[in-house]
Amino acid sequence: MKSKKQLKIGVIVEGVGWSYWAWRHPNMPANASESVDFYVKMAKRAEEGKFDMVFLADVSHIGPGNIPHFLSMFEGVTILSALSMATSHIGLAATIATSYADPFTVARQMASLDKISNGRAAWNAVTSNSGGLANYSRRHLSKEDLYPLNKEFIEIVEGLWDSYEDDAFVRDKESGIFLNPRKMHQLNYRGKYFSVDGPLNISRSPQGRPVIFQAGTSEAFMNIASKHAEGVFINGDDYNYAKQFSEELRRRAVLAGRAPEDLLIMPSQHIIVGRTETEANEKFLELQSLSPPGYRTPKPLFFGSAETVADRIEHWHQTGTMDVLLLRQEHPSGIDDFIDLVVPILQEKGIFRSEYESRTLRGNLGLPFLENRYTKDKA
Ligand SMILES: Cc1cc2nc3c(=O)[nH]c(=O)nc-3n(C[C@H](O)[C@H](O)[C@H](O)COP(=O)(O)O)c2cc1C
Repeated sequence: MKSKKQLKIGVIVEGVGWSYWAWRHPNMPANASESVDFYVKMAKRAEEGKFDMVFLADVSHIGPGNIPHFLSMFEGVTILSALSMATSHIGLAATIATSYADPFTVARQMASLDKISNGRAAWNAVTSNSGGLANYSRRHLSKEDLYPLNKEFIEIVEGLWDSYEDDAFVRDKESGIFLNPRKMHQLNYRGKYFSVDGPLNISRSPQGRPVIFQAGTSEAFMNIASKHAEGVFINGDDYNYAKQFSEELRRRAVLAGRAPEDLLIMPSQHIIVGRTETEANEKFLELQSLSPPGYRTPKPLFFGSAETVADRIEHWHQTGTMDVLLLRQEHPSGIDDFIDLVVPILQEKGIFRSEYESRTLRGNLGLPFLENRYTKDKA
């Protein structure tokens, strides 16, 4: 499917970087993964670049073999709450695994972040790896439980976000009426894994409710994501895989009664770009020099001069394989390079904005405002 929307861009902020060795670069603060100043700087820079969102990946279980970023990092909602006060337009997406959290708490945290940021929050509802079962007192569950549990979890969170109709709160001092109780709804969800009465004790945000993203690859994943996800984070290493996977997801979304353009395909890319191919190559070699001999990584798929990289982005976007480009940073100047060199070309091509269209994440991503389920059919 050819994309009808403009390209959207998110940046996966990963402190010291998505690699084992980038932290050794002289310009990379070695504590970036747990530096609020670093995160604020990145979010503000991304907002200057008119990016749609800061996206935070997460991990549920670590050991000494993980990349340095995962060894000592912020919890997502906490750092995004801080970023919401330092920014005004950029979206804020947190990964919280459904396998280990509690749906009432997640609904509450994400709705709070959504209101604190005036409608800029998104939740990436992954299952995460099964290693986390050992950290969260869930040893009684198996890997096979994770997607059925994911489905229940998301249904509950969506339901709780509709606890109040948009005009439920009267807050009229004269009459003394604070709430119209007929516009408050209990969920009464009874599932195999969770039992939640509701209602949630927070009203809806300017974007109705947070945007839902998901990430995974399996059949079970696709069945859930095609119904619930508004964006799917995919591995962008292989164009043919990305194309086929996104077509299949959209096919299933249509079968589920959704408009195909309401499910955004979001491949992540580590991009190395220079004014010229030679300059990009110098940056690549600089990164290579940080790893011990024998640890050689291939050049990224999106590599070279700004024109080359912009052309490749345009191709992925035009063929419906990249609705949202999720940038991964590794070189300390990676995001600056992208904003300074590639964004102006994308703007010239007419595929990326020069100004934000909206103050909400939903508005900027071109996603519909979701009516509250209790008022939807009344309209
Ligand atoms: C592109 C992509 C991104 C992912 N990001 C995360 C993440 O940030 N945190 C996490 O715990 N798991 C992440 N996962 C792992 C998934 O949650 C899931 O555990 C894994 O993909 C296995 O499910 P599957 O068989 O459906 O692929 C990611 C998976 C994919 C494919």
